[in-house]
Amino acid sequence: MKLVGLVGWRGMVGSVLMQRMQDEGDFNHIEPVFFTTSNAGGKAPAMAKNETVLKDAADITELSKCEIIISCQGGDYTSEVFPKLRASGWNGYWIDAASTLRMKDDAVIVLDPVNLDVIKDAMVKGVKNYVGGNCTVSCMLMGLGGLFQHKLVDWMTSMTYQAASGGGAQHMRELLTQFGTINSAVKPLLDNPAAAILEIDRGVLAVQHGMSADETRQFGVPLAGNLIPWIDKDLGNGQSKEEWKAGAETNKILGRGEGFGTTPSEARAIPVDGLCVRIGAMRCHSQALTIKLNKDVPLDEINDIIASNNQWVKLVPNTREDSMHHLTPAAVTGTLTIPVGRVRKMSMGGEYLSAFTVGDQLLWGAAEPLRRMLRIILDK
Ligand SMILES: NC(=O)C1=CN([C@@H]2O[C@H](COP(=O)(O)OP(=O)(O)OC[C@H]3O[C@@H](n4cnc5c(N)ncnc54)[C@H](OP(=O)(O)O)[C@@H]3O)[C@@H](O)[C@H]2O)C=CC1
Ligand SMILES: N[C@@H](CC(=O)OP(=O)(O)O)C(=O)O
Repeated sequence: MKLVGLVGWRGMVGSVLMQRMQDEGDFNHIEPVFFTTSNAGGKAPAMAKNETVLKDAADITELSKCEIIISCQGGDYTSEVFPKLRASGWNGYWIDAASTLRMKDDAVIVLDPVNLDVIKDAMVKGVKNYVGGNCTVSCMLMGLGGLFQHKLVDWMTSMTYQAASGGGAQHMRELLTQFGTINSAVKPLLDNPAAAILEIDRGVLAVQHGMSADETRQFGVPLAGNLIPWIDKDLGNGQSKEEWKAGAETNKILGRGEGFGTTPSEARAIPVDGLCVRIGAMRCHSQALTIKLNKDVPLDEINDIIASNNQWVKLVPNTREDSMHHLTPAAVTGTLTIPVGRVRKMSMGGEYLSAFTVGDQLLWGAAEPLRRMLRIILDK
């Protein structure tokens, strides 16, 4: 059995990955070696077989013994350790959740239900670096992959509603703490049916405006009862880095654009751009999409193309009831289902399509493509 090094296994993304690997029996096919940045010599988790002691995640010699390494430890760890590991002559497979290597020429962004051909082609060419995509991009492509596969997309805009988990575990805790603080401040008024709603509203606003630096340490401003229309770095051109990733990563995943496409039509990158917004959901990213089709395809055909693309996408009928019950973060959290709904032609014309999709950003958005890549390597 192949020695597989696991780094970052106890973090939020890593824990979801460990759970999925257990659910799918992945540990039956590997000899796992657990690494740590904080507790070398400690006890490895229950899935360990022969290597029951945690190894130092900075130890290049120990890492080099693994044929495959999966890291969910984060970008700083990748930047620090990966170059040293490669410089040492290690030629194993590196599978990573962090964005650090995504756009490198010698790395493939993995989302095999959408780009198995790109992955297989890279493996034949000897590529050894496989990186999970940005959560919003991966969830969007799992839902709308059919339209891209049928080469129907001229351009797309994506307006996102991204959950707190995208920032990490501390961000989720901060959101819930803020909700609690706001609730306790106005609870006496809420409990009094005669209290005026505008007085309650004023109370909420006073709490939001009065939140200390400690209470907003992660997000910088209150997220509870609010939203933040900016995610990730400021690129200095009016675009956030999260918005830039939509176009850059979508095209790389699809094997399109300059440097990727092998035919003239594939060499053209499909413009994908939009506006990324943080909202007070826990771990599902949602997005409203406007898709410019390159021809006027009947809606029933479009619905079939979307629904039949993979086993996880679920077309939600464009009704109020279905949308309220099946097209929400609360309905999707903890599942691999990617619902796509609100699909309709827009008033601009038959080539303009509207859609809404939701995905668990810790599953398809982070952990799932990594464990599936591991299985692809093991099965080769
Ligand atoms: N959050 C997200 O939505 C996404 C994240 N990613 C990538 O994955 C990386 C990891 O993200 P995420 O899982 O959120 O990071 P976490 O902060 O949850 O975990 C990262 C590491 O922190 C250490 N750690 C310190 N204290 C604790 C604690 N109390 N509980 C658990 N771990 C702790 C662990 O390392 P050790 O055991 O060595 O001490 C752990 O592996 C990100 O940096 C990003 O690159 C990718 C896609 C989505
Ligand atoms: N940026 C995403 C989470 C994330 O980790 O993205 P990336 O893997 O592209 O850095 C969010 O905040 O919702």
